[in-house]
Amino acid sequence: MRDNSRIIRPAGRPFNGEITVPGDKSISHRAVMFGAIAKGTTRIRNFLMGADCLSTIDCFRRLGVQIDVEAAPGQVTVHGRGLRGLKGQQEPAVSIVLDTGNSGTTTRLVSGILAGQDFPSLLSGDASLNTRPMKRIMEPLSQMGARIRSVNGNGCAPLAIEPGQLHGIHYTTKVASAQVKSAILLAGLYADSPTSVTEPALSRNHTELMLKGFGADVSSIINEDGTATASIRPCRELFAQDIVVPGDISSAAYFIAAALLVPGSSLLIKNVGINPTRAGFLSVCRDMGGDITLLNERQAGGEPSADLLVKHSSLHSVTIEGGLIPTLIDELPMAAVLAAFADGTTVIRDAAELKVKESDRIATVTANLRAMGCDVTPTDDGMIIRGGKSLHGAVLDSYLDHRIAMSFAVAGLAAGGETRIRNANCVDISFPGFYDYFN
Ligand SMILES: O=C(O)C1=C[C@@H](OP(=O)(O)O)[C@@H](O)[C@H](O)C1
Ligand SMILES: C=C(OP(=O)(O)O)C(=O)O
Repeated sequence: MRDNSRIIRPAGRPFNGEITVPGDKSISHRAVMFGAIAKGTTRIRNFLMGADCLSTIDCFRRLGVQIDVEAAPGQVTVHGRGLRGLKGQQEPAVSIVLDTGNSGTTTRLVSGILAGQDFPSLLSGDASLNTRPMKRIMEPLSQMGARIRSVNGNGCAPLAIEPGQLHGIHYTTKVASAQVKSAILLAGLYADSPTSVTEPALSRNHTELMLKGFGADVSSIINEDGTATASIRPCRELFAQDIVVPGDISSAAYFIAAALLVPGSSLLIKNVGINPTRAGFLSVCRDMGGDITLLNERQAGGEPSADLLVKHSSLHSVTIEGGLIPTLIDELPMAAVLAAFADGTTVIRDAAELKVKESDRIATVTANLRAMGCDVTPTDDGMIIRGGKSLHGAVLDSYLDHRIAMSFAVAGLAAGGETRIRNANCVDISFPGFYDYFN
């Protein structure tokens, strides 16, 4: 079997200079999805060619959409088929089978779209994806009139979706999840009356921003009690857009952390998306004492971006909780590693969602931090990290979770001795070429 381990050695020199990181995963997924169901040709620049986004392209190609991956890096052209132009199997009773790979975003958002089609479909992913909870979308979509069922009756994919007449609902979600919100809003495009979703705190709002650009009648408000409501009206058509995808702040997080941890570093990370619903990692790093300056702030398609100048800093502990959690949910493994190197005790709470990602990230972060000598206690909704002790290199596993592999590659830079990360290639899910950047 091919050795899929990576050895990480302590950084011998500072992280200096200028880099760009690949395009934002969430925005890349949405650009293809909305382009596919819009009228006209959507041109995407700086698309993320990560495995998850390629799963989205693959699904829509199977649904009859021509999608050209151009020779110029990151350029993708989507020849939209209109809101009601997706194609199922020729035999109307036979389901079209879509492979969503490792991608929760693909599975949940595409389910919202498929609920509104007049053909049956079956969505299934890899072993990890097929253990992730799907009741959270099945329940609201069913309330809207969708006929969606977990084939194995365990609330997970494979999901079978039959044609159904959709109507608008108001739905209150238990967790702040952009995937759940987006699945409902996308189904709402096909409903016969308006749909709205209230979530306990605002989750990433790329769907709302981009759908507006495509011509949908969508609005959102923050309520007085801190909950957030997004609403959408049924739609006759969406219209193609040109989308420029900003760099992914979730990918930038590894290099922000590396520059903060490695003495003497001064790193400029150019063109990073800083949408406030995604930028919690920046505020947490700054609260820890991290020296991060935003330069050249600008907007494209409603999405703000900036260049980030990050300098080595001595870090101290923080508490990460509440409404901040959805704004850095994917960066929490990296934040936990930073906390291990920071003075004092960091508490992460209100983050039970970590348990239902590509791995149980409370368990996998705890296991790897402990292997490196960190004193960490997992809790039901987060962890308590007693930082400030020097960590040592160790043999770690990614648990086939890209975020775990990358977070602990950074840990390996700042620890003493050699770190081996097993199953390291899973970084391709969101950051192809990640290790080349390190080298
Ligand atoms: O909508 C999205 O693009 C995403 C939403 C988040 O998931 P949840 O909606 O489950 O929180 C995040 O973890 C995932 O990486 C991408
Ligand atoms: C949770 C993630 O993605 P998804 O839910 O799309 O699989 C992630 O990228 O960290």
